[in-house]
Amino acid sequence: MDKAVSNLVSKGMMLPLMEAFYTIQGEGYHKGRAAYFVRIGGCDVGCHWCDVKESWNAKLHPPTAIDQIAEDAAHYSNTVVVTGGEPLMWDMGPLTAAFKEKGMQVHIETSGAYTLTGNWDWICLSPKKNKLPLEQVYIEADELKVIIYNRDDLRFAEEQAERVGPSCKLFLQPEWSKREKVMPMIVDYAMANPKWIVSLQTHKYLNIP
Ligand SMILES: C[S@@+](CC[C@H](N)C(=O)[O-])C[C@H]1O[C@@H](n2cnc3c(N)ncnc32)[C@H](O)[C@@H]1O
Ligand SMILES: Nc1nc2[nH]cc(C(=O)O)c2c(=O)[nH]1
Ligand code: SF4
Ligand SMILES: [Mg+2]
Repeated sequence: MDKAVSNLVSKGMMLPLMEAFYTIQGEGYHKGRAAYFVRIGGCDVGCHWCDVKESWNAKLHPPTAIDQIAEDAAHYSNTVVVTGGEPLMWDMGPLTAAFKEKGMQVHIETSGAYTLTGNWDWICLSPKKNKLPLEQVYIEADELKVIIYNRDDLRFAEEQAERVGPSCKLFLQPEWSKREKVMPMIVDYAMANPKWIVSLQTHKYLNIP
């Protein structure tokens, strides 16, 4: 990569952009709400069931100017969801400032494994056992969304719930390939422990991005 470009990327003025699309937030608290999604490349958390492994290698995704990303987003929606990949691998300060300048509501989907940068209206924290969130992200999270692949993930979910603030919403979301197996377990668990809310990847049922 050009030295000037890699310098801009290191400052968060350009970011490896995998894709951007206008859709319906399929998951969690804002499920059903129209939003523009910005998927930033790069992730080293390594979830074996990750549904966007193509995002992992940042080098495959073109460094894109944040002003361009924000301008495109504002044409579609007042709400933007920044996801990845793991967006917090990059400095999110300039990108979120560009969205805020346009008066947008700015949400993030994150594993919380990297320093929290940026100015967010909504933080969805989806913690992963193999690279746990940093303390600051637990404190700031508006929503905790734990992916359930097997029974031990329910134990992990309780452990993670103890680390977030008192107003943080709590979600259990089936891992997609295991949904038939884990859904009954999640349903029973949410009925016995009603602080937990079931989250489905509704966009996959709707066949939308
Ligand atoms: C692809 S990740 C990108 C953002 C960030 N790296 C993270 O993990 O939160 C977006 C959301 O999809 C969830 N997810 C990824 N693969 C999934 C799968 N196979 N089944 C259910 N949820 C999944 C993640 O846990 C996260 O909440
Ligand atoms: N519709 C839709 N909703 C989503 N919520 C979180 C997503 C993500 O990949 O971060 C996602 C996604 O990829 N599509
Ligand atoms: S942290 Fe997110 S993007 Fe990274 S591997 Fe896990 S689910 Fe995929
Ligand atoms: Mg997704």
